[in-house]
Parts: sequence; C-alpha cells; structure tokens
Amino acid sequence: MPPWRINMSLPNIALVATGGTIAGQAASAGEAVKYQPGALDVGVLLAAVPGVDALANLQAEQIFAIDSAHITVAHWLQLAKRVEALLADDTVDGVLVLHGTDTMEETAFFLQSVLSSDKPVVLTGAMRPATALSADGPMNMLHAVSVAANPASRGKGVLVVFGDAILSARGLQKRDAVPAAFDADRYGRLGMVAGADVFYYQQPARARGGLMPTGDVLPAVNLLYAYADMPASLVLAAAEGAKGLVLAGLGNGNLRPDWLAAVSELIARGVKVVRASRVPNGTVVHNRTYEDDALGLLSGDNHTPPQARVLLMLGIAAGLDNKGLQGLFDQR
Ligand SMILES: NC(=O)CC[C@H](N)C(=O)O
Repeated sequence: MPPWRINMSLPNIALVATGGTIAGQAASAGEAVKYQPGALDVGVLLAAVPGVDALANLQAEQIFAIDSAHITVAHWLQLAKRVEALLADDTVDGVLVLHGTDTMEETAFFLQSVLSSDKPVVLTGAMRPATALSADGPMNMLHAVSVAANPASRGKGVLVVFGDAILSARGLQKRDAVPAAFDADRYGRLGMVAGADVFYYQQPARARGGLMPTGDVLPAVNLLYAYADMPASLVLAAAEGAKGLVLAGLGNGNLRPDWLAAVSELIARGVKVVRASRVPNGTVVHNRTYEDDALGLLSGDNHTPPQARVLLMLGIAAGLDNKGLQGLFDQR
C-alpha cells in the first residue's frame, strides 16, 4: 500500500467504491429515478463531501463501478478478499465500502460472515443519484467516515450507515424506496450519527466472521418465496443445479405437505434445504412445528431469506454437515 498523506492525529480509513446510486448520474438535478448507477468516480464523490478530511485520512480506490443489482458471488469474493487485505494492513484503522442499496443487505452480511478483524467495516450508499437535488450520498458518506473512524465501532461486526442511523449487517433489509430506505425496525439499529459525533446504544449479540472461503467460487444456493397455493413443482425447479435451497416459507417457515414431500426428495438427493420465513420479522423455531433434524431439514432462525442463502453458501463451502450448518443459523 502506498504511504498515507497523514495527519497523525486522525485515523486512516480505506475507502473502497463499488458503484451504486451514490455514484449515479442523471440528466438533470430533478431526476432521481432514471439515472446511471456507478457512473461517477470515487474522487468526484469525495469532492462533494466538504470537511470529510477533518475526520480521517482517506485513501480511496475504485474496485468496481456497478449497479449493485448486477452484483455476483465473484464480486463478493473479490471485495471480501480486498477488504480483508486492507484490514490486515497495520496502517489501516477501518474500511468504508460505497455500495448500491439493492443488494447492500447481502453484501454487508457476506462481509460480516467472512471477515474476522475487529476493525470497523462500514457500508453506505444513497437513494438519490449524486447529481440530484438534496442528494443523500454526501451526508451518508460523511457519517459513514465518522463511524468508521470512531474507536467505539470496533468489534461490532459490519455496519451500515444510512439516513443518520448505524445499523448492524445482521438482519438488515432494504425496506423502502425513499431516502430512509434502511430505517431498521427489525433487529439492527445500534446507534445514531450526527456529523462527527457517534452514539451507540446497542451491541450485536451474535457470532460473526470466520467463514472466508478458500476457493474462488461458492456452491450454488437458490431461494424460493412461498405463497398460497404455490405448485410443489416449483420447489423442485428452484433447486435445479443447486447444492442448496432456501425456502422463504409462510409464517414459522411453514410448508404445505406436498412442498414438504418435494423438499424430502431434494434432501434425499443431497440438497441442503433451509426453512426460512417470508414474514419480515419472522423467526423460524428449529424442531418445533416440524421434526427438522429427523427430516434432514435446516431452519434459518430469523435470518432474512437472502441472508440465509449467503450463510448456506458459505457453510456448504466450508464442508459443514447438517449439525454444523444448523449451528451457523443458531449462532449468527
Ligand atoms: N439506491 C440504489 O443504490 C439502487 C440503485 C442501484 N440499482 C444499485 O443498487 O446499485
């Protein structure tokens, strides 16, 4: 890493830009819907955040310039390995990732699951493109730098800073299409940020880290959202070519008997199947409504279905058996 141009009294924060609306460019300042995500370089974005250099010494790099709706597992692996390398550098005190909001909940949880450092890792983005009136990106960036630079952010897992709130990666969901897209009424609001001031009120309780894969691919795991009168054939179709399937079931991960029969067929073929819930705050209780262990089924606790998918991919890649996989869902 090149030497920092440093103010010795400030922490060193590495900024990794991936694209998203925060780097979006529209044809006019009044246009906040039709724009090109990831169009602007991180240097341009930083220039729109006056005062940020009083919070931290920043070193920025552009790892991707994509719409996060287009992100792939290969991007996740590349990003995670880059962030891991930055965190291992003694001169780096924290990492900030700029990311599109569409899949921020998955990338944040992926990073949380694989990275083991206690140093702060923060993600932020924006709902309005950088060229919009009242763009939310610059303030989100200023706040995210404050949080990444604050020693109180150590050991809290991967954080998302959005709309003045500090949110845990665990359970994060994009909930809205307005600028407070991640307002967390779920499990994860840890604190608030106001300019340079950072206030924490909660501490995450679940284990994290340790699942960095050694290879450069992950086993395919698919996700199916259940609904009333869904044909059981979809359960089989959803698992085609996959090593795992997450079922966003009804209520407590409930499955109609013919869906359960299809699930048993998949399990007999060696596919790992997780019962999750499509209920936004839903929790799936293991071995209660269903004899999960006897059926060879896994249950997702209250992980969101996309986050359960991330965990299942990483757990299968780690070679875990059903007991080990269930341990992941129960402890994280
Ligand atoms: N607000 C956003 O960032 C969404 C825009 C874009 N689809 C992305 O996720 O990158």
